[in-house]
Amino acid sequence: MNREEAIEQIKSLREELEQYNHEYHVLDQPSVSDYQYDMKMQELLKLEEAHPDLVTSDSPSQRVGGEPLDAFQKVQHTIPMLSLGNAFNEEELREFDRRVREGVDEDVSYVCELKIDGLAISLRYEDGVFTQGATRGDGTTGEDITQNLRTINSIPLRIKEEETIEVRGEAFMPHRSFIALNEAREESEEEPFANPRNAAAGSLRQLDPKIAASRNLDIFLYGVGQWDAGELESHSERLEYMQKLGFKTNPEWKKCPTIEDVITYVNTWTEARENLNYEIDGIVIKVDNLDQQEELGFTAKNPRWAVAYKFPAEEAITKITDIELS
Ligand SMILES: NC(=O)c1cnc(OC2CCCC2)nc1N
Repeated sequence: MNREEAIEQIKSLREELEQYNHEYHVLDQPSVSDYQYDMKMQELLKLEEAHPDLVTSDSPSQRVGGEPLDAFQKVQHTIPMLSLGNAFNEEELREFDRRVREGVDEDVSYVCELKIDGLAISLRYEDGVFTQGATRGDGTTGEDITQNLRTINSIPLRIKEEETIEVRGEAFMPHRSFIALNEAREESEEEPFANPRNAAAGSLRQLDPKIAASRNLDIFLYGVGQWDAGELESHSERLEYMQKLGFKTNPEWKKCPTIEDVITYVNTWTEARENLNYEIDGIVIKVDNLDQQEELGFTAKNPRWAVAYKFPAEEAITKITDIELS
């Protein structure tokens, strides 16, 4: 095979592997077997080995990066990563609704999302290529954990448009990965992790990306940071657009026009959360219209246009260990 043919073959293998990866890890609808995927990956690895100058950072072969880091670099978030104010009961949700309606004179509609109990992260893409990923940190300064985030298969190394965009979401450890990890740690007489959130945080703070890669982490994206081209009008449109770009968004988000709809959604998921294969610690309620979000603005710490309803604390750990691994 001459160089021109190799360039073409590498390009087509990458597109094929990216599609298979998206189907398996983002859509959970694989169209080929693991064996077929592995064969294609072997073909790509062989071609890249023969033509090392053709390897680029967005190649599907480049997920598990280089050598362990000595330390993480600091990252300044262009747009602060805010924390949410809390509501602990129905009355506080209605109070939130009253305050919102006082702040905007026209009608308000909400979006409800499951509050994933993981680690808040920010992903930066330049001309459609994943260039940097960081922890929330203190909201203004986070840690650059790009190498570790690249190992999360549901994070695309390249998105479907050549957008320069920053998206925010929650990295987490699914229950199955958590139970398997703690079993392995007990085998090797290491301290088990108390909960999936600590396990996810501990995994992403590993300086060796090979360890992070072994932890089977996942992610749901739920917001945007810096995005100059953004001209959508609502948060729900943003979620739909992010999904179109190839990002994994949580399938359970829902438009809830009134606070009654919000309360119904909260009550539904207070019960149904035990059927999920990941931890949630509440529900996030957001004003859907972006102009109204802007009008409402922020307090010193939190947005006035969003609130986190927190589930009553429970023995979450017993819930997880009760799961029968089918
Ligand atoms: N843990 C979650 O699932 C989650 C956290 N935060 C947000 O939105 C915040 C972010 C900044 C203002 C609203 N949404 C979520 N779904």
